[in-house]
Amino acid sequence: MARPQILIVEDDHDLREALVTTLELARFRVREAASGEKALEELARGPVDMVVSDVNMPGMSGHDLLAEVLKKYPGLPMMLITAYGQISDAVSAMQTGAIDYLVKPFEPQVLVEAVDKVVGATVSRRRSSDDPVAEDPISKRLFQLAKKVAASDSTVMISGESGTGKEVLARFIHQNSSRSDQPFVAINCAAIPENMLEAILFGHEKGAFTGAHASVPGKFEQANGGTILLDEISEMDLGLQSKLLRVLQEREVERVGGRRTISLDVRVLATTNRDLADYVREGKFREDLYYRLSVLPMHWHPLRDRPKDILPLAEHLLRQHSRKMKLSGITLGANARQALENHRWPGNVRELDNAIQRALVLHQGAEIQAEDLCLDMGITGLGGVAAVPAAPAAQAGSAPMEATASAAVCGDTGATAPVAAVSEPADESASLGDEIRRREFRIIIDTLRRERGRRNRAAEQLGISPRTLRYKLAQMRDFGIDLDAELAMAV
Ligand SMILES: Nc1ncnc2c1ncn2[C@@H]1O[C@H](COP(=O)(O)OP(=O)(O)OP(=O)(O)O)[C@@H](O)[C@H]1O
Repeated sequence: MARPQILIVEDDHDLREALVTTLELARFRVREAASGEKALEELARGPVDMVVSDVNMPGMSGHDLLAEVLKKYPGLPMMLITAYGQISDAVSAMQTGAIDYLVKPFEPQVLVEAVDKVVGATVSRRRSSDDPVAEDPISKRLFQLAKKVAASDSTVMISGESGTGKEVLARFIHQNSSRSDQPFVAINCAAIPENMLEAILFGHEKGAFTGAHASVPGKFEQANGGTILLDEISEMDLGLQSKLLRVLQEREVERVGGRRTISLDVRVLATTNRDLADYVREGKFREDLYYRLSVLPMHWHPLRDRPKDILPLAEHLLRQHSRKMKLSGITLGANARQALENHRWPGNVRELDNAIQRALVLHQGAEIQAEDLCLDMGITGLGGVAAVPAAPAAQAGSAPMEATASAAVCGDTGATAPVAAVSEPADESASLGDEIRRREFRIIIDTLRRERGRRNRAAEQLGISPRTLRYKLAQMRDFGIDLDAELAMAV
């Protein structure tokens, strides 16, 4: 298996050289570009496994490049490197599709670990501080089972609501298996346009279709020897399901437009946030594939059903994100802890993760208060829920933000909050993005209410495919919107 290839995008020559050398020493293959524009040229020349890009570059910024990469190369992971003062932007970028971010300056090992976590090339294991949190008896039982499951080579189907931790569990299984030194390759079947998913999974030969300028191995080939995670498998169309079934039965793959068969030794894990048995009954998912994938089914309960996990997870995420944002000594105040325990968590751990990141941007002093978490806002507060706004990052000991800042950036536009005074945008495009997203979400909710929850009809009304609607609804759940509650309200 070829070593993963990383594209470094950095305009500063010395820093670029340092990044390239660091990754080469860690046995990655590296290509480089001095600007966003050059990076796109480089990508057109041939595929890479991951892009690591600076944010602040003359011309095309890292954010602009991210938007292009998401459009042209869906599924290609991209990590941003940001300066301390722009952390809130980087956090927002994570919510629009960046896989991770690093804050300058960082130790070489931090870069290697962050890249390794995504492309899984080296033998370095994740540090124990990154081990999953499991304090509630329900979660403890699940991880005990996962350890046993890891020892076998069976296919595992992990089900659970969006954001419960299905990918975390899948990585845990891989890391505790005999394949842990081999690649772990994850692919989100819902995030890739239908017409590209086959080529991304199975690879393609040069000239297989318009724009196929070079032969590219698929995710199955990249995972050879290791584990592949087929995330949100329910979103795969029936035609591709048949091809996947054949690959699983025959343990070999043929690239699109190719004739050669390539033998595979890949363990397959899959996740779903739907009831796949229902999908089978409705004829949306092949029964034979369902049984082949569900050899060992595992289920993550929603976060609200495992309350003993909430605070340990919050503390864990606080440590993790503080480290990343180079903050120290930030703790959760008593009212924040209470608010975390009382919340319903429709978006599960991902919502908690977002709330903690948001609070780390908004808090004043060393203690996070309940209002910094911006919980309980529903659809009316989407501005703050949708993305961490481009407010200056407040650090313990640094100048406090205005007293009303949290309320304003959380989306509370009530009369008491002088929004204009504090929301004078540091970056107008970011607040425009928030506003557009808030409106989009509101239109989707209104249409679904009018159509009494019938998604196909709503998608038709909205002029988008049912698949795109599903993707947007999943995104809304991740932002903490309780769709059931929203849809239960009368128009
Ligand atoms: N037990 C856990 N310990 C630590 N972090 C966790 C745990 N569970 C979830 N997380 C964090 O919560 C976020 C969501 O987790 P993950 O991506 O695994 O959820 P998911 O169920 O796969 O989501 P989706 O259905 O949207 O794909 C991630 O940032 C992850 O690191």
